[in-house]
Amino acid sequence: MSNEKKQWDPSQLRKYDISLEQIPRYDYCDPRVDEIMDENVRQKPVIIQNSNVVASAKKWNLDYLEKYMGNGDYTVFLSRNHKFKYYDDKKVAKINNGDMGKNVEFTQPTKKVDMKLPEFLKRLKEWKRGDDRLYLQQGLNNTVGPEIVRDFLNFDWDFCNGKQTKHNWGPLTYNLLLIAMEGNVTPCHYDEQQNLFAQIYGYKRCILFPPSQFECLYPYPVYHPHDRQSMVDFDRPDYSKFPKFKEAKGYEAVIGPGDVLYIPIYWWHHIESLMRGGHTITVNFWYKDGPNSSISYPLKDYQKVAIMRNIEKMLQDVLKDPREVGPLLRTMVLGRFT
Ligand SMILES: CC1(C)c2ccccc2-c2ccc(C[C@@H](CC(=O)O)C(=O)C(=O)O)cc21
Ligand SMILES: [Zn+2]
Repeated sequence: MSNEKKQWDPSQLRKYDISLEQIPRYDYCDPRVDEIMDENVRQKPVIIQNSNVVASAKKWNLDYLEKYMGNGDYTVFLSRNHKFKYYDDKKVAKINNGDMGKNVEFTQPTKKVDMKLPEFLKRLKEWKRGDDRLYLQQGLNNTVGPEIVRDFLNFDWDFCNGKQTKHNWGPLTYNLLLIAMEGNVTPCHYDEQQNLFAQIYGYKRCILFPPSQFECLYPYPVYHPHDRQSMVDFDRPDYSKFPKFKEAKGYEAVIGPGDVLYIPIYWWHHIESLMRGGHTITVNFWYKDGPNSSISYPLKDYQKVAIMRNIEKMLQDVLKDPREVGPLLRTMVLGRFT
């Protein structure tokens, strides 16, 4: 182990009652990276070290970003606590205009505001306990200044395109620039995209679970604005409502500048910016999944999650009232499919 100063301390990690195994780390040119990422064999998370994927963004500190990000409006989420729970605006709208019947209401856990970068940075610097926490999440698009565009174009696209081709991913859909306050948490959820998660500044602790642990993580119903999020509060798990959460077995890594974490499609991930670690800067690369060359049996766990999602959507469409979906599924299964 190199004797360089340890960049973080275990006391900066939040404490959870979850059994965790370390995610392997390899150099970008190590063949084991592609073996682990191989969709036909394992498709497991791996940390890719010393790649130059976002080397051109090494100089992205807050002063540089303030100087060159331009004066566009950026999407900032505000939260009363350390959790920033994803929610789907379109599903909130459907609930608010009564599509789900009148007995379903939803209170948004975070507020989404547009903010100029200087104001975001000012609030970050002046933040004190009791204030709303902030999380800037902005697609890297043409609203940013020419220097940032140049840095973006200088990402190591050969590396990313190489992974996209080798692992039969679909098109790149998004690059999100993420600037989080120390201690911010993105609670456990999965995305339907392959993700190269490139850490630029500061340290993030990532806890991942495979799609096979669907039963232990209790996702919200698909119609719910928190679709794809786990209902389990990791800070205070309710084991009476979510007994199988005790059996969850996760993978963990703390990533820092220059690390790229591969988050495979449908893999659950909980991401936190280390406490007392200052702000963090990340750029993620989301890719759609590739065309299934040919369906092979047995089906993969993530394909079964996709099937369950489709069944829920279909039942929701025909039953309308979400309260009828559970009873119908219970009637169909209990006592019949032992
Ligand atoms: C929490 C937040 C700001 C948010 C609020 C409302 C709607 C969407 C999102 C959203 C989407 C992605 C991330 C980045 C990352 C988690 C992380 O790095 O914190 C992650 O999950 C991924 O790269 O897949 C973070 C967010
Ligand atoms: Zn995610």
